[in-house]
Amino acid sequence: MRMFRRVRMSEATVSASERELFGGPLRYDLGWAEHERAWLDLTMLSAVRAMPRLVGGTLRRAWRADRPALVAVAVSEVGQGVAAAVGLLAVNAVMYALLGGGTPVERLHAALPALIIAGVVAVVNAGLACWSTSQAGRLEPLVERLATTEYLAAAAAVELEAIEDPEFRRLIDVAQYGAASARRMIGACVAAMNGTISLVAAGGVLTVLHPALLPMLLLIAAPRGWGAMRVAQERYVSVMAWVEHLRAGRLLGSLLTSRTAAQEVRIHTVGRFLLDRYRDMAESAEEEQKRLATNKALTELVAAGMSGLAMVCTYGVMVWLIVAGHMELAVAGTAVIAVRSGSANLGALVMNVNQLHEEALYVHDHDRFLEEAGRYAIPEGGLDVPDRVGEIRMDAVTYRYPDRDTAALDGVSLTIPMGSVTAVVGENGSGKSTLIKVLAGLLLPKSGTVHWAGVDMAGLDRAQLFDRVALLTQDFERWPMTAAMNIRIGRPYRDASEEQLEEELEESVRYAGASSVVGRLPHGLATLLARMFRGASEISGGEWQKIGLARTHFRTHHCRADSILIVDEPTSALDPEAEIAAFERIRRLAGPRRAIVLVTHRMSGVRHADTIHVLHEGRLVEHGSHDELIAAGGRYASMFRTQAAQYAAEPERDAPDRDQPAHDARDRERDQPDRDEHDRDEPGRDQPDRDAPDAACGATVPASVTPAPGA
Ligand SMILES: Nc1ncnc2c1ncn2[C@@H]1O[C@H](COP(=O)(O)OP(=O)(O)OP(=O)(O)O)[C@@H](O)[C@H]1O
Repeated sequence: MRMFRRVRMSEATVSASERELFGGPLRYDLGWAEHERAWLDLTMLSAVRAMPRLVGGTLRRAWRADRPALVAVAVSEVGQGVAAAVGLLAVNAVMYALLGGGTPVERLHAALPALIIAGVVAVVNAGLACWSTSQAGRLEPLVERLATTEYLAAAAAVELEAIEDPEFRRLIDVAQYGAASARRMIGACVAAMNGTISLVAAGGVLTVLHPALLPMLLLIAAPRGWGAMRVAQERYVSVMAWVEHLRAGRLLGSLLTSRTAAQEVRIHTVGRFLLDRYRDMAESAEEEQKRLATNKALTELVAAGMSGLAMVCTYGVMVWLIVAGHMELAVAGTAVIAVRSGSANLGALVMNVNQLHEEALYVHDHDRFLEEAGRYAIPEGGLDVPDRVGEIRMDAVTYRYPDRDTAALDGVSLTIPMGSVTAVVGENGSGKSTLIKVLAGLLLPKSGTVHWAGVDMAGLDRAQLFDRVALLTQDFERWPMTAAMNIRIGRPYRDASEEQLEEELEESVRYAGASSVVGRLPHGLATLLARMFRGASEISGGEWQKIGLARTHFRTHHCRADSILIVDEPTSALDPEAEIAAFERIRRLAGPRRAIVLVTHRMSGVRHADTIHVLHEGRLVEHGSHDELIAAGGRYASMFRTQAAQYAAEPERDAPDRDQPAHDARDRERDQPDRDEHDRDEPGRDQPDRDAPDAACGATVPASVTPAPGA
């Protein structure tokens, strides 16, 4: 039966357009379907059974967020419950007095004290409600922030492998809704507490008035509870079943308005095509909304009918009790009020419990994520990375991505001495990027070892290790921040005065040949580089790469200890002249205490490397200097010749020596890399030792920035 429901549900979620565009429901989002199994548990009984655990979890989080506020909410809620009971009893006393013997004035006199009490209680109740609302309002954002920080800190502290694992990525996505739910759970908890206390008060008063009235109260409220639960259940199942469809529709909407897709949307008429699909998907979703609304109306009608019937029965019983002399008229008056407020309380309580249960599903995802993230967290502590590393050695390193059968790196062994420039080349997918991730300590080998100064990287303090690595990849982050911050972020905790920092940034800009780029920006380094903000500027891909190079310089420049600079396709967006200059600049970052590893398809950029390693299908197939590899006539020589031939207009005539392609012009440029007139003041070979702290590459990240998940 469960299987049947599930299959039917997922079939219903795929509209023709979704199938056409995405081949079915978006697989990426299937994490949502995790909740499918939960809907069956969404019964009144299981919701009530799970209540103590849910409320306990919420209270614990609230306790950590703001204890005084939590205590204040609890006190005011209990106070309101007591006030409600006292109020009802006061009303009862008023009824007695009004319906008792004596003249109207005497009766009013008799009712006056109870009336005053009822008035005071009402005022106290309103004050308490106000206090509770303000304290809960204070608590809610704190709880949300706490949960959000837990989530973000845990996500930022996991191994890269987890981030690249689709299963874990899915969990990251699903868990992001937990923080808002944790916030809403506070409100739902307060409301449920309020409902429970008020109900107990009304029930207690009713029992005192006449024991038969309590079951009648339950009879009135039960159909409403059933109705609310059924409507919520249906809505929940529908949301879960349709969520992928909904997201697919939103995705289409965002593609139509996105900046990156704007050109194809117009030129390829993708706009109209997607808009049609969007409309089609929206129509199917509207059908579901209509179905839900109809079912809701019917359910509520049935519940109201049943509740009304129970109400008639209750009043019937009361009439019978009065006629039979088992109940006084005054008591009956109070009972009517108590029944009405009690049944309303019970109905609200059922809905609150229901909401709590619904929100708890998302909070549960959040907690599950924290647990998983803790398992994948980069270990803290370990052996100190020595100041002098000497060399980094990879021994028979094999790495396989979790969702792949074949190894991306297969038994790779190589040595990278400090002061050297090492190049890694190979065709697409040969394992170059994987190799640098392993070298940088971002991925841990499945077998084999990486030694820093003879110590296995696995045992080293990873924070210290990262501090010795500078990484510039082709898809380096273009932070939506100012140009200055985009450079400074290479070492965000660099401890320096404003003036010193400014000087250092200027130096990095000059080094990267980015002076002209910054010069053209409306506010220089203070210009915001993020199109999504008003008044911000955008720069080209090549200009960004120069900013990236400046960031790398900023990161490496103040490192006195042995370190490694890894650059992966740093020049892909640069024009030929800028590319030659960039390679030269990168080479000049080499120093006795720094090793450079360069990954690129531009063969002209690697020929001056001390050692070139050639990767093929994850294996190291050749290594040596450019001349040695050319002489060997293997894979490298063939790659080099193929690329060189592209540059020669007439290869036979212009390139008599095929091993020495027509790179003369580039070589000339290499000898004078500072042709950019704005960049003439570029410093000579990098001086990493100046003003630098002794044992590390700069200020390390304070421990508080990357707290352990769940901390
Ligand atoms: N995150 C990942 N998950 C699964 N497989 C991956 C992942 N990243 C890379 N791979 C696979 O590992 C192999 C090596 O990829 P890698 O990115 O290291 O190659 P590359 O030499 O850097 O390629 P390119 O020159 O195209 O950048 C490829 O088969 C690739 O499909």
